[in-house]
Amino acid sequence: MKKLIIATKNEGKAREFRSLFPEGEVEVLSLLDLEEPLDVEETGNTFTENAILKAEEISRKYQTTVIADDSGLEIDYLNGAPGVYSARYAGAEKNDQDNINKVLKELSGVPANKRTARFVCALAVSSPGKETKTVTGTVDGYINEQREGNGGFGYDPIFFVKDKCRTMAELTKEEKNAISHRANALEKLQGILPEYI
Ligand SMILES: O=c1[nH]c(=O)c2ncn([C@@H]3O[C@H](COP(=O)(O)OP(=O)(O)OP(=O)(O)O)[C@@H](O)[C@H]3O)c2[nH]1
Ligand SMILES: [Mg+2]
Repeated sequence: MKKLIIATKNEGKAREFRSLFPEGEVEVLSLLDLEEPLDVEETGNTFTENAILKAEEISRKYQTTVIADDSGLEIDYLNGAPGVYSARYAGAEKNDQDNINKVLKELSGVPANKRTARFVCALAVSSPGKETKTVTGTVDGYINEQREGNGGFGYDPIFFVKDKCRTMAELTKEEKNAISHRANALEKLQGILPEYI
């Protein structure tokens, strides 16, 4: 079976990637399945730059095809923050609940029509001896006034999906996979992936 490493230590992302690939066709591993994986510093200014950094460094180390995902939440009222700092918005320990609390506090009292936001996912695919390629996917929504739902990960409980009239955390796994920024980006990558695996 073909093997693919997803260059992530985020369990939520790893779970979603496993469910986005048809079972039995590609073996999907994440850095959580490997011993002592590299910690790649995210020094880029954009999701795409960070995805390239992670994909190329991990691909070089394991000499195999790697997809990296750099993603996050852009809130218009906060001029695009937390953006590339989404995972570490409330501190280096990357706590989802602290991140949500920080966003809710910053948007406290802000009316519904000014709470527009989007999730962005940049994917980079890298393979030894091949040129790295990137794609981006997005999904539009609003920042909810409070948490709703238990699904997904990260900011999902406060991300109200415009087209579904529910938060991302209230959607089933299948519903999220049909509309998410990650699924949208992966769909764009499907056309070029066979050149890499
Ligand atoms: O509610 C959410 N639903 C999503 O579908 C989603 N996708 C990304 N995010 C947020 O953006 C950060 C990415 O930062 P990030 O790309 O640097 O990943 P990370 O540091 O968690 O892991 P790694 O892949 O770098 O190892 C994550 O931690 C989350 O806070 C999401 N939140
Ligand atoms: Mg990260």
